[in-house]
Amino acid sequence: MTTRPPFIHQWQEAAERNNSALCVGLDPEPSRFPAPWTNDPLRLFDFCAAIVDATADLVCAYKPQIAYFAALGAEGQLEQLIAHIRKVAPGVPVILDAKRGDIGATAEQYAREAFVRFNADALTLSPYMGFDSVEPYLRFPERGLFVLCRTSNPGGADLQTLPLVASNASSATGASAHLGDELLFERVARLAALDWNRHGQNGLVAGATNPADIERIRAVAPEAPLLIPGIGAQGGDLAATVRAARGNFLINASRSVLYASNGRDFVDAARREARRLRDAINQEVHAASTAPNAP
Ligand SMILES: O=C(O)c1cc(=O)[nH]c(=O)n1[C@@H]1O[C@H](COP(=O)(O)O)[C@@H](O)[C@H]1O
Repeated sequence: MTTRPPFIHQWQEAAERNNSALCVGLDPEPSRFPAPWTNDPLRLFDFCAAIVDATADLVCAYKPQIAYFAALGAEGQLEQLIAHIRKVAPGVPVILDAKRGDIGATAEQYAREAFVRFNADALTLSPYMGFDSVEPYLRFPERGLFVLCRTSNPGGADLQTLPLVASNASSATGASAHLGDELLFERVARLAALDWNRHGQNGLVAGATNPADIERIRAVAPEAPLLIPGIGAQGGDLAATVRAARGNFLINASRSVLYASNGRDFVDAARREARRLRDAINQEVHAASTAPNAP
């Protein structure tokens, strides 16, 4: 493992240098590659490297999704890609999207995979198994951790928006009591960003498809870094998201940038879309900060 500067510093410096809150997600899907690479699993690296080369001055982070590589037995190409990012965009941090979550002993291995094997600067994690499943990652205090809080997918509401209820054992009726209307994702926000955040390295994942819930997260965790997917292919509302998030966020876009064109011009099209989105985010940040009721 080579020593890396703290994720938070790298992210903030890249954001400032490139005037960007945009994170490009690297989710390579060979069936969507342009000819002659279409359906060729040996081209994951070439495709993603071309995207990185075209966007390195427009982003504050890259987020490779491990499943796209592992499903094809192509973790070697992921290692190659991270090495390439280090070379052509040395100040841009890599967030490995793996959404890990398991008992402590297994989590230790996942932490080694992310931070030693792949030498990622940050990782996405599931909070579902509780503190001891997150603790092994805290042993890498300079790396960032983004804990799933309110996810962007439709099924995110199946569990995450449930109100927490305490069973009141002392009650003669055995009735349950609501815990002040706290929702499950708000408890996750509080635990991950405050109670579990021993070294100040924890952030939260909050989807742009639910800006009202981002506002609720901010009420609990006003300072936490937010990784926000859901803009672009998933149809999230950029203006409402930026207003709700109130700074200290990265907005991820994967498919809308990677596959802006499926022709020979895919590199130019990806660059155009990344620049358009970076500028649109900046415009919304400006509009939010100059709105009459801005904080
Ligand atoms: O953790 C994530 O990155 C993530 C969380 C979430 O709630 N929703 C979500 O879409 N993601 C990831 O963000 C990316 C979104 O991709 P696009 O919809 O193509 O921009 C994918 O890699 C997802 O796995």
